[in-house]
Amino acid sequence: MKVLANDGLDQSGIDALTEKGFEVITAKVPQEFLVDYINEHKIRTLLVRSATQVRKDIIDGCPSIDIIGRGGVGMDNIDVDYAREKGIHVINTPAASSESVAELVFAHLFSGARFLQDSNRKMPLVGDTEFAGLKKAYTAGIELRGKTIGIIGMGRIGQEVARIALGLGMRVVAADNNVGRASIKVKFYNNQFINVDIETESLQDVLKHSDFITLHVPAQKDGYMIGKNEFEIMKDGVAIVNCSRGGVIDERALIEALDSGKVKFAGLDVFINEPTPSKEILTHSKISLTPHTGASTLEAQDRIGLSLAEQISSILQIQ
Ligand SMILES: O=C(O)[C@H](O)COP(=O)(O)O
Repeated sequence: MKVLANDGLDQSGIDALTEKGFEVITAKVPQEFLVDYINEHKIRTLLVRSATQVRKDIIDGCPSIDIIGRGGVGMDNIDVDYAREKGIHVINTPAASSESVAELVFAHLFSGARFLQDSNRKMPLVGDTEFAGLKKAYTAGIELRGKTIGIIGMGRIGQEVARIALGLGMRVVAADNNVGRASIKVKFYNNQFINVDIETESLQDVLKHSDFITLHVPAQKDGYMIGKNEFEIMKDGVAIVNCSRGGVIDERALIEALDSGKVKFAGLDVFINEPTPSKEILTHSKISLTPHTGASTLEAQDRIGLSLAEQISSILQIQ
């Protein structure tokens, strides 16, 4: 049984599948050749991350496919309902990468709070005489401890962000249309833990009261969730991080808010145009950037590989 992992698969997944008798192919087949490749190699399971698009053309054109697996959370690159209507199993790994995404949120927050994105760009270019000037430019750093973080979307990742924020001594406020109260267990290295209940509030209240805002919502179908009006409601000097999906924030409105000083800094892992974000976004001194790497840690990919292998074996009833 052949598995095509078109956006790659961690060795943990390759080993677990190979052990069960699968042949795992990790060729990166360009989108336009995918239908032919799948048919020619009689692929039964197609695994993707977010790059490969699994639309109707693939689903209709490849009758050999039994399973479509998303190594990750968001399935906006897959026509999930259509595939399921056709009797194809569609799976993902919703729990495997929460910690990694949440840690990246804080990487962006600490980066922006201390101007790392700007100093990383400028320091290699300055001479001795400009060093002091640069140091002066970075004197207004801020601490996270004691500040309020607003988490929009209290699913697994949002809750993981809350866990870290509570550990750092931050106040947590949250908005979520589906979660009324989240019970967050913060576990310490010595296995002691505390439980903190967080009641969600309206989006407006969270925008109004947060020093830092982080977004953990799916791709938006009906326009931007955060645009000009939402930036206006926020505190002056707020910071915002988006490690969810491009298009949740209106990038034009974000640039304006950064330029006016309304927003102190932003951290972006996702963009309206991937893989080619706008030059304005890429070169802005107040934006910390990562190329959609929220789930790209050794640990998350290991868990993703194992989870996919387990689910595939269970669907196909292979012991
Ligand atoms: O939805 C996800 O799991 C993340 O956006 C990660 O996407 P990736 O697997 O393409 O890195």
